[in-house]
Formats: sequence, structure tokens, C-alpha cells
Amino acid sequence: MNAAATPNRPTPASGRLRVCILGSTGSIGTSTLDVLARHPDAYEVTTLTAHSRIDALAAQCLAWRPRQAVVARPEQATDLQARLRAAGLATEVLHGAAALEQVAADPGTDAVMAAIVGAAGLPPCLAAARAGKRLMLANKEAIVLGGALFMGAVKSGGAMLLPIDSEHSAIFQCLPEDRSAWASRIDHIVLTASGGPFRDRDPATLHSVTPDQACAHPNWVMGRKISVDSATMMNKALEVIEARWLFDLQPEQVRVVLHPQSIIHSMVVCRDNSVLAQLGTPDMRVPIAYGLSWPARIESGAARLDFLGLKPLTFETADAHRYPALPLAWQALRAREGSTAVLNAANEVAVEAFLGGRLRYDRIATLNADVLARLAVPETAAASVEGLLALDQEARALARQCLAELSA
Ligand SMILES: NC(=O)C1=CN([C@@H]2O[C@H](COP(=O)(O)OP(=O)(O)OC[C@H]3O[C@@H](n4cnc5c(N)ncnc54)[C@H](OP(=O)(O)O)[C@@H]3O)[C@@H](O)[C@H]2O)C=CC1
Ligand SMILES: CC(=O)[C@@H](O)[C@H](O)COP(=O)(O)O
Ligand SMILES: [Mn+2]
Repeated sequence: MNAAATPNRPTPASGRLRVCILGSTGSIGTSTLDVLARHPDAYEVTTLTAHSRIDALAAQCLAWRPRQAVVARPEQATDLQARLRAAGLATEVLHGAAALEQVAADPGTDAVMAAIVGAAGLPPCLAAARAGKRLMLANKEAIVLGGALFMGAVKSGGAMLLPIDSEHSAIFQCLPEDRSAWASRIDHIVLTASGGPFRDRDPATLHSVTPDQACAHPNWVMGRKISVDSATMMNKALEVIEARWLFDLQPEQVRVVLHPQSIIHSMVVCRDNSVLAQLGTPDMRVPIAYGLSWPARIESGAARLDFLGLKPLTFETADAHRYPALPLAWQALRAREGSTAVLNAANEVAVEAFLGGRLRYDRIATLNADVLARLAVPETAAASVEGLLALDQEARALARQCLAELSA
């Protein structure tokens, strides 16, 4: 196949890949800009988006001079537009959820970095997929919510879906470029999990954990929501579901092992029991650089592994007693389609409540399990975006009800 002729490996007149970053003010967004800054001749930033950090977005716009910027609300847009005009920038400032979809599908953009946190990222991801973009997916909640519908949009839109989540990038890096060869090669995959900040803590004491303690990840610096997910291992549960869809696997073909050093980012166990692993220092700029440059490789800024200076690489069982959220992934995958959307929605409500001081840490998994068990997913819910978004809302309402019951 002529790579240059495919829509996701475009050759714009400038010769530079035109990149939209959804969620540019976050951890993945800023790491993406860090990688892009190393390659000014290869990439151009067309679009930056933010939700609450408008000052940070303004600074990014001044540095990158994008064609478009998106914020959440009209008054933020008016304010930012005035600031950028005063600085002599022609950037058009848009606002709202529809604007995110618009910029994700913009014909003047070749590649979309999906770095919004949470279910809010699904509609713009779908828009990018339908428009045939190179879609670099960090926003795991979007694929957990979207499931088969998300993958269908990627296929029918002719998009190139590139995993950014470190584990899924690792698996992707271990697999051949020809996707039709994947099924015959893979026996199963092993996602590595750090175990988070409470790997050695007595589970009976987890009720008193504070948000700052939960966000103190041992190996990665990330946004607060994913940091809490890593502590509870809901992050790994979401990643199991994400892997099921990205690599078209059965639930039992996705396994998890604790690897506290986060040096092996995940592994493919092949049919012949050969194991392929991807290793590196824990730095998201590696998967981001690979998403931007695939199938080539570019400098990322990450430190190289020093094998002689490494601590021993160790492995442990991911214990369901310590991490009760983890088994919910397989439970949801085996239940009616749409159940993973329910689990994700419940978790978003639970984590927000925990970060806001309204839910005990050790009740996040309880709330998620309760919502998953109590909500009867309608048969056709997963057949349309509207059905999935309605299900997401229903699960959030039930989660808020469970929250009130747990706090009573
Ligand atoms: N951080 C990491 O290392 C990794 C992250 N991921 C995944 O990548 C995604 C982003 O994570 P991370 O960068 O850590 O998160 P952050 O919280 O650091 O950043 C989130 C970004 O999304 C924006 N945002 C938040 N809510 C909304 C909304 N409702 N609508 C539109 N934009 C919104 C934020 O804007 P603002 O800042 O202006 O409020 C910010 O730009 C998550 O899905 C996470 O699971 C996956 C692997 C690793
Ligand atoms: C960097 C990344 O991809 C995160 O999802 C990371 O995996 C979190 O680490 P654990 O969930 O393994 O603690
Ligand atoms: Mn990950």
C-alpha cells in the first residue's frame, strides 16, 4: 500500500503533520507539546483545547500560535479571544462540546491527540475517527465507553488508531504493522501494573487515605483522576477493557501482573510461548513520540534505560482483596455490552467525590461494584452513541444515589 496516499499518513503542502491536541493543558497535553517542540520541521500545531486552565491555554497559544483554540464556556472564549487579539494572534477561539467535535474533524488537521480526561472525550474522538484522522488515543475512558461503536467508527472512517496509554503502546510496539496478523500471533497479553502508592499498605487502613496521598504515584506524574485510578487499580481495569477493544481480544486473553518498577510496560505472550516486551524509563514522551511518528521513530526527550543501574525487575500477583476494583473489568466485559460504560461512569462519579472529600477512598470500588450490579443495561444501549451517552448519564445518576446511601 502507498503509505503517503492514506488519509492518516498525509503529506500536507507544508510537509509538516498538522496536529490538534484535545486537552493540551493536561499532563499528556503538555508532554505532547514537549515532544513537538523537539521537531519543529516535522509538526505544526493547529489546535489547542482546555477546560478550566485558561491562563495555561493562553500561554500555549502565545508559544504555538494555533489556528484554533477551544474552551468550555462562552465567557472564557470572549476573554481568551481578547487576550490573543491584543497579542497580535489570529487564533480563532471557539467554545463548547460541539466545537471540540468540529476541530477534531477539521480538514486542516491531520492528527488528533485525544488527551481529554473522562467520557467528555468520546464525541470528539468519534468525530476524529469518522474524519479518518491519525487518532492518538490517551483518553482511555472514551474507548471504554464507546467499545464496539468506537472501533466501528475508526474502521468506517479509515482512521489510524494509535495507542498512547503506555501499556497499550507497549503491546502495539510488540506487534507487526499488519493488523491482520495479530490474532494468529497472540495467545494473550500481560498488562503490567505498578500497584500504586498503597501496594504495601495494610488494606484495613485505606479508609483514611487522602486525595494527595492517593495522587502520589510511585513512578509517574499524571493528572489527578488517573492517579487515583492507579491507586485503586481502576486504571488497570479500564486498561483491560481498552486492550480488549484495541487488540480485538477475548476478556480472558488480557491478564495483569504487578511490576512495581514500571520498566516493562507490558508484554505479548505469543502462540509459541515466546514473550515480547517493551521496556523503557517511565516517561509518557516515548508513547507520545511513537504515536506522532509511527511507523518511524523520533527523539522523545526521555532518558535511556541504564541496565546496569536498574533495580531488580520484580513481579507479583495483583491481589483482588487489596484491589477489589480490578476484577470489575472482566465482570463488565462478560456482562451485556454497555456494562463497561456503566463501570466507567460510576468510577468518574466516585473519583470526583473522593477528590472532593465526599467519599472515602476504600468506598470507590464499593460504589463502582454496586452501580455495575444494580443497573440493568437496556439491550440496545450500546448500538448508538445516543444510547451509550444516555446509559452514561443513567449510571452517573445511580452512582450519585449510591454515593448518598454510602455517605448516609
Ligand atoms: N497522564 C498520563 O501520564 C496518562 C494519561 N492517560 C489518559 O490520558 C487522559 C488525560 O490524562 P491527564 O493528561 O493525566 O489528565 P489531566 O487532568 O492532566 O488533563 C486533562 C485535560 O482534559 C481537559 N478536560 C478536563 N475535563 C474536560 C472536559 N469535560 N471537556 C473538555 N476538556 C476537559 C483539561 O483541561 P483543563 O486543564 O483546562 O481543565 C486538560 O487539558 C486520561 O484519559 C488518562 O487516563 C493515559 C496514560 C497516561
Ligand atoms: C503511564 C500510564 O500509562 C498510566 O496508565 C500508568 O500505567 C499508571 O500506572 P499503574 O496504573 O500501573 O499504576
Ligand atoms: Mn497506562
